[in-house]
Amino acid sequence: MESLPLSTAHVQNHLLIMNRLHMLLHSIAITLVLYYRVSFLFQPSETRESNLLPWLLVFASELILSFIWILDQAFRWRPISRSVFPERLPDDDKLPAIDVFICTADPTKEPTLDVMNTVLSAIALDYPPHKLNVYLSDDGGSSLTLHGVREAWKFAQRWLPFCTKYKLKNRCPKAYFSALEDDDGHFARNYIEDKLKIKEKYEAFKEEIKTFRIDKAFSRDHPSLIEVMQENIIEGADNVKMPLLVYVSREKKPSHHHHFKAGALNVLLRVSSMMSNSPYILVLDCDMFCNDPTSARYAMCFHLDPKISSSLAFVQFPQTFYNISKNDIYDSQLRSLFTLQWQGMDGLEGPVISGTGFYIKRVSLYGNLASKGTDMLQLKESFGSSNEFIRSLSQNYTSDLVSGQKYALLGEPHFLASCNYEIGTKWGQEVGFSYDSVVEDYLTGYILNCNGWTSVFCDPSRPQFLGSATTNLNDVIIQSTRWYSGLFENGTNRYCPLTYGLSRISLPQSLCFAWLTYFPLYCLPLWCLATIPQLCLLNGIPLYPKISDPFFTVFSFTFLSALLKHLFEVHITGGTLQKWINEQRIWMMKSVTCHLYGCLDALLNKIGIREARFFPTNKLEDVEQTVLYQMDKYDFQASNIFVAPMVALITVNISCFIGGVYRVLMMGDCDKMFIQLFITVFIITVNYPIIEGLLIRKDKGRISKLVAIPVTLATLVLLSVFKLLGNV
Ligand SMILES: O=c1ccn([C@@H]2O[C@H](COP(=O)(O)OP(=O)(O)O[C@H]3O[C@H](CO)[C@@H](O)[C@H](O)[C@H]3O)[C@@H](O)[C@H]2O)c(=O)[nH]1
Ligand SMILES: [Mn+2]
Repeated sequence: MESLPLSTAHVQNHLLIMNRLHMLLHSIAITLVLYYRVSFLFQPSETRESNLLPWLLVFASELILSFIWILDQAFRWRPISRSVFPERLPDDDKLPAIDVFICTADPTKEPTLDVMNTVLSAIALDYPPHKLNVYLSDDGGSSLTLHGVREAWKFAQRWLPFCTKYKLKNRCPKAYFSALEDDDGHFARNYIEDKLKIKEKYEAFKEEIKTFRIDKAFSRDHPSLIEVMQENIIEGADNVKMPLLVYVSREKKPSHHHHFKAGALNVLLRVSSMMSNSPYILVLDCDMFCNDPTSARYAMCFHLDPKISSSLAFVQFPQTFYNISKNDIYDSQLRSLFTLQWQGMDGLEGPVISGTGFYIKRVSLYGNLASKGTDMLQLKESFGSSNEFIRSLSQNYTSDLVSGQKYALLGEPHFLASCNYEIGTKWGQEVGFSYDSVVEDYLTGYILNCNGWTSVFCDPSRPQFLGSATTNLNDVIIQSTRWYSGLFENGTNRYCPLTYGLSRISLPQSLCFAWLTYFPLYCLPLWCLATIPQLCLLNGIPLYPKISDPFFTVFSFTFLSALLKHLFEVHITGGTLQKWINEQRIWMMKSVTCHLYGCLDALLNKIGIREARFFPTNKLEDVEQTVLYQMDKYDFQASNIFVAPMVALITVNISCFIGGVYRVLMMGDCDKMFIQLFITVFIITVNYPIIEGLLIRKDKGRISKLVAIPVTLATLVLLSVFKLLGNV
C-alpha cells in the first residue's frame, strides 16, 4: 500500500473561474480601447479633434498599462493552495539536518536585542536539537553583536528547555513576554512559577545587552571572526541537548566589494559546510523571527515528499509583519504579493525567493554539480581552492567535527570567510546566492527556476515568521527604490524574463517574472495620466470619447473592471474597503516617485554612472512616527525628492480642475471633456491626504511649508506659461 502523502495541493477552482472570466472581459475591453486609439491615427488630420502629441502620450500610457496588466494575469491563471501533514513525517532520528542562516549588518539600525530574539526563536524551532544549527552572520563586525550572541547562548540554555517543557507556540522571547494572552502551557503545574523565573533571566539578558559598552558599532575593515558556542553545563538548568550556534563575521576590506547580503550568505554556506553541512538551509533576515516552531517540519513535508522532492529547490513562507496598522497606509505588508501572487506562481513552477523565511536545499545552490564531475581542477575553478570545502560537496561527507571548536581553531573556516577566497571563482555567478543584483533573492530564485528547479509556497493560517515592516514614508522610499531598481535592472539585462526566461521556463511563469521586473514601469503611465489629460482639459483638447459616443462605455467599463477586480481581491484576502482605497493611494504615490527613481537608478547603474547600493532599512522604532502610523496618517517628513513631485502633481490637478470647470461652464462642452474632468477629480480624491498634509494638518508629519510653497508656486508659474502658449 502506498503511504499517505505528506502534502497535497488544491487548485482554487472558484477563484480560477472568476479570474479567467475577468481576463476575458477585461481583455476585450482593452482591445477596444486600443482599437479606438489606433483608428484615430488613421483619421485624416483635418477631421481630428485633438492634437497628436498628447493623444500619443495617452495612447502610450494605455499600452504600458495593458502590457503590465497582461503580465499580471499569469499570477491569476492557476492559483493553488496547499495542505501539509507533519504528523506523517518519519521519526525524528530519520529527519535531515537543517542549518539556519541569519544575517545582520548594522547594530545601529538593527537593534541587537531584536536580532538575538530572532536567533533565540530559531534555536527553539520544533526540530531535533542535534539536527539544528544556527549561524549568525554579522556584517557589521560589531563587538556588541558578538556579546549579544554569547549572552543569547547562555539564555537559550534555559529558554529552550522551558519552550519544550510547556510546548510553547510562541518561542520568540520578546513576543512571548509581551503577548496579551498566555501560551498553551498555562494549565500545567509549575508553569507560572517557571515563567516568572525565566522572565527574570530574560530581563537580566536584556540588561546585559543594554549596558554593554561598545568601542565601535560598525566596521568595514576587520579580519574574519568565527565563534562556535560551546555546550556547557549551567548550574540549575536541565541539561538539554542544544543546537549548534555559530557567530560569523566575515573579513571586510574597504577595497573589496562584499556583495551585501548575498556575500554574507555565501560565506555562511561555506563556513557551515565545514561544521554541520546540513542538506537544508533556512534563511532569515535578522528582523524576521520564527513565530511558530513548526515551520521546519512543514517544510520537510515538501522536501521529503518523493513526488516533488527531486526538483524542489526551496519552500517559501510568506513574509508577514507584526507591526502593521489596521488599514496599512503604506501597504508594507505587500498584500498582493504574499497572498495572491505567490499562490499563483505556486500553481505554475513555484514562487520566487522572498529573501527570508525559506527552506532551501543546499545542493541547489551549488550549480550544476553533476556536470563538473570529479575533476579537481574544474571543481576548484567553480568553488575556490579549499580542498576541505570540495570534500564537503560529496554526498556522504560528514565533517569529523563534533564540537565545532576544532575547525574554528584550524584555519579553514577563516580561509573560507576571507575576502580573497572568491576571487576567480564562480561564487555569486553559478554558485551560491547571486551577486548580479541588489535583489539577490529574486535573481537567485529566478536562476534556480531557469535551471529546472521548482519551489512551493507554504502559507499556513498561523504566520510561521513575523517581521517588522517599514512604517514611515522615508523607509518605504529607501526600501522600494532599492527593490524597484534591482527588479527593473533584471528586466533589462541578460536575465530578461521575456528572452532568457522564456527559453527556459514556461510562458506563464516567465510572464510572472516579467511582471516582477517591469511593474516599476508604472511610473511612465502614471506620470502621463496625472498631467496630460489635465493640461488638455485646461486648454480644451479632448482626449477621450464623448459621453454620447459608444466608446464611452468601453472606457468606463475598463476603468471600473480594474477597480472592482482589485476591490474583490482585497476583500478575499481579508482587507477592508479602506485598505482598498489605501492601496490605490500608495500605488499612485509610489508610482510617481519610487518607481521612477528605481527605474532611473537602474538605468544609471547600467551606464555605469552609479554603483549598486544596499542601505539596510531602519528597524528602530520612532515613537512619534509610530503614533502617526497607527492613526493612519501619512508621515510627510520624508525626503524632498519624494514630497515635491506629489505636491506638484496635486497642484496641477487642482488648478486644471478649477480651470477646466470654468471652461466647461463657459463653453458648455461637458460631453467632450467629461472623462478628463472625471480623471482629475478621481486623482484629487484618491490623493486627498496630500491636500490634508499641505493645508489642514498641524502635526509633525505635515508637508513642510519650505517644500510646499516653492513647489506650488513654481508649478503655478509653469501652468500659466503653458496656458498662455495654448491660447496662442
Ligand atoms: O550588506 C548587507 C546588507 C543587508 N544585510 C542583511 O540583509 C537583510 C535584509 O535587509 P533589510 O535592510 O531588512 O532589507 P529589506 O528591504 O527589509 O529586505 C528585503 O529585501 C531584500 C532584497 O532587497 C531581501 O534580501 C530581504 O530578504 C527582504 O526582506 C537584513 O537581515 C540585513 O541585516 C546584510 O547581511 N548585509
Ligand atoms: Mn527587512
